[in-house]
Parts: sequence; structure tokens; C-alpha cells
Amino acid sequence: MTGPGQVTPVRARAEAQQQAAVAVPAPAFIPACPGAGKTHVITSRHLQLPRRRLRQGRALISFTRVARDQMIRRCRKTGRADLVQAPHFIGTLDSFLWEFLVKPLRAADPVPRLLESWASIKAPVEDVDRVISLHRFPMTIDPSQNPAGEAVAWDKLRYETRQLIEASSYSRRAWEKRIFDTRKSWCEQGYHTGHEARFLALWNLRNAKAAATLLPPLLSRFSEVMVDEAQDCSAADLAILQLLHNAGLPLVLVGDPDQAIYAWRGAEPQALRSFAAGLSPTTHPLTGNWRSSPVICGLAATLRTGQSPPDTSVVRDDATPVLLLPARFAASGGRHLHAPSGASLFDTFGALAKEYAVQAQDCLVTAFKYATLPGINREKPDTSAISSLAWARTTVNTPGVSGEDLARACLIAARVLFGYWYPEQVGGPDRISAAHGLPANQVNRSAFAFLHSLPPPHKKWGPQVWQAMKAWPPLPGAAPQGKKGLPAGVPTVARRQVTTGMRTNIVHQLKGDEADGVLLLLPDAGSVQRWATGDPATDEVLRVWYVAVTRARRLAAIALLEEETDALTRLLTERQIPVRVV
Ligand SMILES: Nc1ncnc2c1ncn2[C@@H]1O[C@H](COP(=O)(O)OP(=O)(O)OP(=O)(O)O)[C@@H](O)[C@H]1O
Repeated sequence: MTGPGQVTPVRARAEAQQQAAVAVPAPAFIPACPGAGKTHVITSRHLQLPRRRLRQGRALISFTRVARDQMIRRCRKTGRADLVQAPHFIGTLDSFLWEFLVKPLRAADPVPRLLESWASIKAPVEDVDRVISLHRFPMTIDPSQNPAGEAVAWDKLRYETRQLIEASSYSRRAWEKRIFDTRKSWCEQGYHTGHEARFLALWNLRNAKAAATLLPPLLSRFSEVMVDEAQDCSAADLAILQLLHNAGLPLVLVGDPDQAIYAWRGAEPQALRSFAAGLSPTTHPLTGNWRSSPVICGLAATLRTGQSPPDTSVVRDDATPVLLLPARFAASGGRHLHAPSGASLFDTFGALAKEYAVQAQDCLVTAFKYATLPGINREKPDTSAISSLAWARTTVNTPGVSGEDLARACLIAARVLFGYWYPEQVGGPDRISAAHGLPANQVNRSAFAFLHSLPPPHKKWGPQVWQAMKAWPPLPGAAPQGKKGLPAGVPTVARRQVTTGMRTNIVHQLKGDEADGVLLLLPDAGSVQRWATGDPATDEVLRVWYVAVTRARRLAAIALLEEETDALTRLLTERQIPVRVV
């Protein structure tokens, strides 16, 4: 392995590319391969003070809170806490649109609020023959129309919701009307999600009077707006960015079209390429991969559009082969077997990784769907109130859970208690707390203690929860009305966890993540056929696998159906990728 301080020609070139990307004037597009050091480039650029005017700032926009927090941490680590404060802005695209293009034109009363999702509040779609929460209906925006078209993405409903709708005697049109009416009534109470923020931002920018109010403060505040992971921009996002670019806001987009894995949200690799071409005639690509070994760069190239050559591995020269593990997959969950030995697939992978000096705690196990993975203790977004509460109860009793999960658990408990204590009041716990003058720490303490008072969830948990709710000391202003707010039904109790000692997550949650060893599970028949003949430009599943394997630093392993192993071995060997079938 090349020493970290040693400057090889490959490293010198990769550093020169990074420096060019740090210095390029806006507007610009910086296409970056996996592991190119995008975060390094973006924060380095930010650490150089905005040069235009003294009081101008820079906006650093990402798509996830995790990416936002990483940028904030890097600025703080370099001793530049000032760069995370105004006039700068570091946040998600949703919050940027909301702060600068929507909120300034909303009425101050009711207080306008941006929610992470409709799941954060009680927002049932009612007056149809079944009650379904608003957040279960994903929506799309078509920016090619003016005003932009909005529709329910019927083909993107989750299985449970689809079942409910199919069994309903109401037509989709009737449902759509109720869905939009419900949404409208929540917007009138001040609540919005990222979807509404986009719709309204587009509306405002297309309206001359609104744009004349919003744009001057934006242009004078920011000398530059940088968008990370730009491949995740939907058509509506690109339409908004186009209007901002036309208005003279200097944009820098950084992204990897090959990692576009949000096509269902309207992100298409080609749309970004066309948009970028209009920003600037020249690009400043980053083609050095600082993360992965040459073997992994080669493996990734087999999953990429246009047969482009593998990226250059900058700091590694180890030749650990790609491991192929013939597997027998269980129908769901994590009880998959290593076919040749009949042992647990994860134990087998763990032992193999050790042979290459990679420890289990430095490995990631990933797949397209949660159902393929060993039990992940997570709150499912679509779940019933009683199942959410069961998740929250389990979470507060699990040692070592993240602060974020604890906060979410408290919020769920507060939502359930408030539903009972304040049945007449709409809105999330924050709004109800404000209405009753309840301090946040008092609410949290009560919610946390309530969760701890509950017995472990089981099939007949509901009545016990009900007893506990009735007995729990109410907060000021509580006015329960009989059984209103009772979280009904049987909780879905998580299966017993299969512990692998490895981090486990679906690929969509691994953006920007990395690990020494990565095991990708391909349980579906026809996966190798897809790998061999599919076109990554149009087949998002191939791009998802691409994101998965490019998380690996030294060891990439693929578990696949026994009968497909030979075909994948042949395919990779033909492309000169060293393979070990175990
Ligand atoms: N100039 C550099 N010197 C040393 N290490 C670097 C440099 N640039 C990047 N790295 C390292 O390379 C790895 C990948 O960087 P980073 O996570 O920023 O990649 P990325 O471009 O966001 O990749 P991806 O899009 O695949 O998530 C990190 O471990 C980072 O510390």
C-alpha cells in the first residue's frame, strides 16, 4: 500500500484536480467519481472566505441531514465555527428553499413551519371509506407546466397503502381530491413539507412580483450557492436552480450522475448533464478515487454507463479479489445461508474478511431492500401509532442507541400522549406545547419516563398502554375525552434481531458512507443477467449496486444465488477483475 504521505504521480494529479475544483469560479459543474473527496473540495472552498464582498456568505446545500452535519463538523474541526453561521447557510435543499424562497412570503400567523414529512403530525385523509395518513401518498411535481403540475404518485404507494386503496370503493379521483383537500387544510394551518416548499418556490420564482421581493436579498446575501450530491436533484429542483442561475445567483454543482439513485423522485442522470452543460462549457472533473482499491474501482466500472475506464485508485494498491459467496436466501430477514457450507452467510463473510485483516466492525452489509437485511431496529415511516410506540419503547430500552433515535422516540410518545390529553387540538407536539406554554424539556421528560413505564410490547399490548396512559400524570391543560386518542390495534413487534456485529443498512441510506469491507446481497433471480445486459443510464438498480460497491475501501463481496455464481465469475473475469468464489 502506498504510504499516506507519499506523493505519487497519481496522487499529485488527483490533488491538482481537487485544487482546480476548489478554485474554479462559479457557475460551474464538478463531476466527481466515487471517493473523489467531494466533501473535502466543498469544505476547502468554503474555508476560503467568499471573495466577492465582505458581508456576503456561501450556501452549502445537501440532500440529507447527515451530509449537512458532516459539513458543519468539518468547518468546526478546522476552527472555523464562524463559517456555519449567518451570512453563511449550511443545510438541506428543503430548508434552503423554505428559508429563502417560501417563508418570507408566508403570513406570520399561523406560524409557517417546515416538516420533515407529514408523518411528523397527525394528518389523516378522512371522509372516504378508510382513514389513511397523508404521508402515505407520495406526490410529484411536473415543472414543465405553469403553474407546475402536482399529482399523487399512485405507482409509488407502498404495499400496505396500495392494498387499502384497492379495497376502497372510492375512485382514485375521489381519493386524490380528498388528499389534496387534506393537504390544503394543513397548509392553511401553517404546515408544509419539502414537496410544498418546492412547489411554492417554483411558483414564487415564476411570479414577477414575488421574485422581485425574494431575489434581491438572496443575491446580496450569497456570493455562491454550492449543491452537493447534485445527481439527486429532481426535475423540479433543477427548474428552481435554473431560475436562480438565470437571476444571476452563482451556482456550483458537485455530483456523480452514475450515483443517481432517486429516479422515483424525478432525478435522472441525463437531466443533470444537460443542466450542467448550460451552466458552464467546461467542467472540472474529479477522477481520482481516494477511497477504494484498484480492484474495487474496476468492479464499479462494470456497473457504469458507457464502458468508461475505471477511476484511478489514488492511495491504495492492494489486490484483494472480489469475493463471490453463493447463497441460499431466506424469504425475508437475515437468516441467509452460505450455500457450500450451510453456515450463516454473515458468519462466513465475517471469517473471510478476517483473512484479509478486515474486522467485522469495519464491515458494512447492504442490500436494495430492508427485507433482505438482518433485522434492523428502525421505525418504519408508514406504521400505525401503536407500532411506532412499540418501536419507541424498544428504542429507549436499548443500550447505545443514537441521540437522534432517542429524540424520535420521545416525539412519538409525546404525539401519542398529546392525542389523548388534547384531543381537540391539531398539529404536532411543538404547536400544542406552544399553545399550552409547556416547556420542551418538561414534555420530553414526561414522554421519556412514560416510555420507560411501559411493559415490553407484545400482541396484547394495546390495553396495557391504554391503562398506562390513563394513569400517567397529565400536563397542564389536558382535557381527555373518553377513548379519543387511544392508539388502537396490535403492534408490529420487531423480530428477534440477528446480530452480525456489522453495520447494516439499505444502499439508499449509505450515501457518502464508507467501510473497509462491504457485502452486497443480491437475492433476486436474474441479477447477473441484469448486471451483464442492463444499461445503468436507464436502470436505477444497477446504479444502486454501483453506490453499494463503491462504499468499500479494500474488500468487496457479493452474495448471490448459487446458480448465478458462475455467470458473474465469467463476467468479472472477462473484465480482468480478480475474483475468489468461496
Ligand atoms: N486530498 C485528500 N487527501 C487525503 N484523503 C482524501 C483527500 N480527499 C479525499 N480523501 C479521503 O477519501 C475518502 C472519500 O472522500 P469523500 O467521502 O469526500 O468522497 P466523496 O466524493 O463524497 O465520495 P462518494 O460520492 O463516493 O460518497 C475519504 O476517506 C476522504 O477522507
